[in-house]
Amino acid sequence: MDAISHTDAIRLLAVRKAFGALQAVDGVDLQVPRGELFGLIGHNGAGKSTLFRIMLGLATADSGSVEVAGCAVGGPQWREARRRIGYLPEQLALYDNLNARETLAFFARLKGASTEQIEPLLARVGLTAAADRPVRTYSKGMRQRLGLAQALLGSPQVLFLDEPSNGLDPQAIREFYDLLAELRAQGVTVIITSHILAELQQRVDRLAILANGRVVAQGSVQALREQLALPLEVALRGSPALLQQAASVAGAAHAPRHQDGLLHLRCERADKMTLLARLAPLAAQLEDLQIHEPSLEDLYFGVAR
Ligand SMILES: Nc1ncnc2c1ncn2[C@@H]1O[C@H](COP(=O)(O)OP(=O)(O)OP(=O)(O)O)[C@@H](O)[C@H]1O
Repeated sequence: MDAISHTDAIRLLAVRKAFGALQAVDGVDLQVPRGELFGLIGHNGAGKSTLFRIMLGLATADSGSVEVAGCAVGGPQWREARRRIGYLPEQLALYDNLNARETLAFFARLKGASTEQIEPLLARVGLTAAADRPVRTYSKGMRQRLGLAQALLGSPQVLFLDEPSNGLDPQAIREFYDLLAELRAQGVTVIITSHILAELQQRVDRLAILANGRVVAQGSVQALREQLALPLEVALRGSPALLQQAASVAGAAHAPRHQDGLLHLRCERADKMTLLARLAPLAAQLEDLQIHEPSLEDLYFGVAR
């Protein structure tokens, strides 16, 4: 049996891959439901690209099971399933003498995709005006947008994007994620790697943190916050005397720290309401109170060190 009828776009079970003595992927389980925007993060050499290559059938796992787009990777129906998958590698090789239109025509031929998509895709990534210029005259961000257009040829159901926002300016990053949100709304599953954690934090449905070839945490950002139980930070603004009073009300266990006119308190998630109740008598005199959840970067350093 090759065609698989569950609703996961990706299913990996106990996947392993070694390069000589190096265990690059070391027993990875991963399930990504259809239509999810899923982030894969990890340090340099954690195994992200290798895992991508295994899921794309470009590298073979030593053991474990790998299913993508409802098909066993490398199985008898894989060639057909591969057409439903788009890929933007970390470093896409482009022919500098071709222009954007010719580049997409080239990739469309390789992929067996219709060339009718070329003009709409150029418009979608904002390259219509530059489409006749050779790629060698493109900025890094323009090359990256052309790479994304190439990945979208054939209207893929599953899209693998390896560091796709690399080289994009803030405006282009925003447009890029808007485009991913549109694709996701159409039911496309997107797997994305990035080292810019703040960028992923607000945008992914779920993510996996990879360290030394292993998934060390997996879930939504909020679920990871709860699983990892990292402390929150409560920041208070008010007069110096009031902040002094708040620090002593909170007590040393909350590690009070004065910085930039604010009092910062560390607070275990389970103690949040108790701390707020203790501070409540001072509330009318406080100018501001903010509660900061741990960032994705905090979560990452909590597990991937
Ligand atoms: N073809 C190969 N031959 C030998 N070792 C390899 C090969 N490909 C990857 N590796 C090694 O496997 C490990 C995982 O590499 P991989 O490129 O998957 O990491 P990554 O998480 O994508 O890193 P980065 O964030 O730097 O892109 C690294 O130690 C790397 O040197």
